[in-house]
Amino acid sequence: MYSLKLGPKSTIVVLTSPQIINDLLDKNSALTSDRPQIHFADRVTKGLNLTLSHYTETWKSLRRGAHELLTPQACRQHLAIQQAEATQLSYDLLANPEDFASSIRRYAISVMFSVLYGKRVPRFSSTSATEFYEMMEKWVNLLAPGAHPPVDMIPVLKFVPEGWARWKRICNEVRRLQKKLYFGLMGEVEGRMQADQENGCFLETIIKRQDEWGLNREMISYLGGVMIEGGADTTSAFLQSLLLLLTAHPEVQQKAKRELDEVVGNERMPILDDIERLPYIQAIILEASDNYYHSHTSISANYSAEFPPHSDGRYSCTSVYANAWGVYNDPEIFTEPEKYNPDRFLGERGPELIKVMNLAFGSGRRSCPGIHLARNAVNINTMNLLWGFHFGKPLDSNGKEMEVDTFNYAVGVSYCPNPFKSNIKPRTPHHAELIKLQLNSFNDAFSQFEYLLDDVDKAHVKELRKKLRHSIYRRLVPPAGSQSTQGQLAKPTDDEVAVASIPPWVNVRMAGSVGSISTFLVTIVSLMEVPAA
Ligand code: HEM
Repeated sequence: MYSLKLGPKSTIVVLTSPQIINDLLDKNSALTSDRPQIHFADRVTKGLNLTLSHYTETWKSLRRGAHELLTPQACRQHLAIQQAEATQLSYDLLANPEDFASSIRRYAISVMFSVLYGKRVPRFSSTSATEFYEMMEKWVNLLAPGAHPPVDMIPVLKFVPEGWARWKRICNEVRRLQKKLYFGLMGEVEGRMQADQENGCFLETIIKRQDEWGLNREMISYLGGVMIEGGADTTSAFLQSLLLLLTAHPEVQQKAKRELDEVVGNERMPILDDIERLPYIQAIILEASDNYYHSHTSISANYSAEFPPHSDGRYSCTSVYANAWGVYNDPEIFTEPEKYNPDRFLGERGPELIKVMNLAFGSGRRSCPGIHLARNAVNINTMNLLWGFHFGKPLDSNGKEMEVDTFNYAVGVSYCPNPFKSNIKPRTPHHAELIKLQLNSFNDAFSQFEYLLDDVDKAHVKELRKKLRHSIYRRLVPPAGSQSTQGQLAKPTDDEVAVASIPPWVNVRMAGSVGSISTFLVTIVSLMEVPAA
């Protein structure tokens, strides 16, 4: 723990010890949950951005709503769409392996839109996603350190007329874009509620319980918006980091696949509850969160605080930084911190290290309210990706494997690897087929979130499903004269089709006891719309 004095009025305290972070930011969070003044953020959001706003009564109301609706129990309600979208991601990796970064980003934003607004994003270029990313680019640039005059340090700059202050015009533009997007999405939810088309999304509940939490319309629309900001790029950056690490470490993949084969087997895709019995996969995830911080020079969280109190009862104004990067690079905590080594979490010191990893989601009252949703997403996808795919090193023009740089990250608000290549292949054709069968079984789960899609998205979804059914049909019923589908695949057994047809949140044992003939028939019926091959 050390401090920097910036002139007579301002002190920065940097914490690089898990114990001290816990003492000051968790146990004393009533004193350390404020945020420093960010003039641009206040100008754009009028104090309604949960992440950036001060520790006010408004912040508390917003936080209460977010917190209550994202408990582990509440998040289970969103599991069906999370699983469905995760299967869609696996399918997208089968169909367009080179485009994995866009597929992951689409996945992450679609889950956020579905959970928050009850409307999915079936294409990376869907209008809602495009509008969101356009707004985010301007928003992030506005907040980037050094991009605009330091109004917080020289408050008199606030009085510069708009014609001379470009940043004021940018603030107005970002505010306009945020209001258009966030109010627009909220209006859609209200419209759907009036049309009796509720699907249990976050905003429906917030709207119904707004009086209880003291929220007005503007607060609700911003709450939804801030949750997408907080959840979309973080989840996507984590998954891209994971893929980068897996590509660099085939030995880790091999060990993970052995564990998955023992616990899950090859006749169904993983379900969320499997994670409890997969300690090595859990360790891979923890170690990927750890590496997530290795790659950055910045410190992760920032708390403006009236802390510590002077002995005479006055408070000094202090910014407190929880230096997660420093913690994760401390060789006394993490031996050889630069190495990607999931086994460190399985040794004697594992439980102690696992506790430290909670820092990846922030500290105290400012910690991530989306942690349970995020963990579900990360768990499901890590299992799926390792179960279904091999991530090989990219090949050069001579077919020789090239190394990937696991420390090559973009510097920005969201810590994401710079574009990299991975040679993505399904583990076997059988795994690929099970992914398709499972995706086909999710049509109902998806359709609840497709009510408000525009015509282009609807057409895309229809085409994709047709292609999928066609591909499954060709496997079940090989073209006349061919040895089997593509000459390689054996006809699936009833059990294979049955298990794969059952939505994966259904307990596996239940799946086994459901009559395989009836589920096989369900699959066949769902394929009946397939046009003649
Ligand atoms: C792997 C995924 C995620 C990671 C690594 C992550 C990480 C974090 C961290 C470190 C913070 C604290 C930031 C700070 O102190 O400045 C935070 C805050 C936040 N996160 Fe997450 N997050 C993830 C997913 C999500 C999801 C899915 C949601 C929404 C459902 C979400 C919503 C938020 C919000 C609104 C805040 C601000 C909280 C406040 O200041 O009161 N995050 N997140």
